[in-house]
This record gives sequence, structure tokens and C-alpha cells, in this order.
Amino acid sequence: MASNKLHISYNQIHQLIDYAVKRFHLGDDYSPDLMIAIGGGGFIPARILRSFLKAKHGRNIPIQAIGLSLYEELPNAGQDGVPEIPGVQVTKTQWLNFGGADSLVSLLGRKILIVDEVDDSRKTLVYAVAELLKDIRAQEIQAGMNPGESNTEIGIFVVYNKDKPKAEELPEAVMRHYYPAATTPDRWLFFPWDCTTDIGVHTELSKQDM
Ligand SMILES: O=P(O)(O)OC[C@H]1O[C@H](OP(=O)(O)OP(=O)(O)O)[C@H](O)[C@@H]1O
Ligand SMILES: Nc1nc2[nH]cnc2c(=O)[nH]1
Repeated sequence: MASNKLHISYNQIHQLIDYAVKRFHLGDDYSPDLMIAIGGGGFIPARILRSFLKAKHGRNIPIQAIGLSLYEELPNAGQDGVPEIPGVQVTKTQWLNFGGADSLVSLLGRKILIVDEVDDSRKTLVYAVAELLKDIRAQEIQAGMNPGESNTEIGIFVVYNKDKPKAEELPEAVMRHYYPAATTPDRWLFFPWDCTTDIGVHTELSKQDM
């Protein structure tokens, strides 16, 4: 019987991002000017994506980080591919500094691309989008604008979308700019950054799991 885990290598992630940028014409048809990486899993994909977008634009797109957590931190969970247990609700551990009195950058009128490594139940992405829409609305009010008048767009880039019924739905306008680099069956993805044994063995196993 196949193991319930799928080993994923750094190279596979890098190549998937390369292909996805070409397939979705990212940087042309949809050209983000701000990335928001959901930590911790979205950080490395966002950094790789920035390189491919820079190759098109010749400029670096800024990456802002937010921290969201849904999966429970059980003693061994997450380590070496031990599947984690989903919690009930998403917890915000870090958020943007936009919109406050000390805010330096406006969200208004931007094409924002949220980046994460996996869309599983979709709860994390739905939460991120809902919170971001609140911030955009607050900035619009501050600028004396009507709802939506700023034409701010939100898109999503995920390396892996699990082919399964989702617990929650994303707004239609966001789904128009939803870019999954790959679709996987509903199995636990064992990412290279979760590997604390031999990364060479992990990489070999990822080839067998392809
Ligand atoms: O689609 P969902 O079911 O919401 O799951 C996806 C989220 O789960 C993981 O985050 P996690 O909560 O494990 O935090 P981490 O990235 O810090 O490990 C992953 O990085 C996604 O953000
Ligand atoms: N590492 C990892 N984190 C997840 N969070 C939600 N689904 C997954 C998964 O398959 N692997």
C-alpha cells in the first residue's frame, strides 16, 4: 500500500513555480506589485516566485509576511512528515503593519498576491483574504472612498492545491486570480523544510513519490 505521505523536494517546488509562472502568464496577464507570504510554509515559495517575476519585470516585488496557524502543534507533529491535526480556527500570529498610524505603504490600488505552499481545507486562505479585505476597506474609508473604489485586487498563488472538497469558499473575484502550481491528491505533503533527517534520502524518496 502506498504511504499516506508524499515527499516533496526543493527542486520540485522550484520547478513547479517556474512552470506556473509561464502557464498562468504571471507578471503579464496578472502582474502583482505586492506579495503577502503566509508563514511559515509560504516564505520559501514566495522568495522563489519573486525571482521568476523579477526575471520578467526586472524589479523585485516586495514581500510582506503574515503568520497564520491552523494546524495543532502536537509534540511530534510536523516533524519529519508526521501529519498534523487541523485545529478548529485559524490563529493570527503576525499581521501587516499597513493601515495604522505608522503605516508606510498603502494597500489601495495594488495587485496583491497571497502566497502559500498548500491549500488544504482552504480555511487559512479564506481567513487571510477576509482579514485583508477588512484592512483594504479601512484604508478606503480613511481615504474617503466607497467600498471597492480603490480597485485593489487580491490573487492567490499556492504551490499545491489538494483535490478535495474545501471547508470554506473564497470570494469569486479572488478565485479569478487563483494560481495553483500543482494539484495533489488528499495526502499529507512532507515538505523539505520539515525534514530533520537526511535531506538526500528525502529528495530520493520525493522522486519515487512523483
Ligand atoms: O488549507 P488549510 O487547511 O487551512 O491548510 C493550509 C495551511 O496549513 C499550513 O499552515 P500551518 O497552520 O501548519 O502553519 P505553518 O505554515 O506555520 O506550519 C500551511 O502552511 C497552510 O498555511
Ligand atoms: N506540511 C504540511 N502542512 C500542511 N498543512 C495543511 N496540509 C498540509 C500538508 O499536507 N503538509
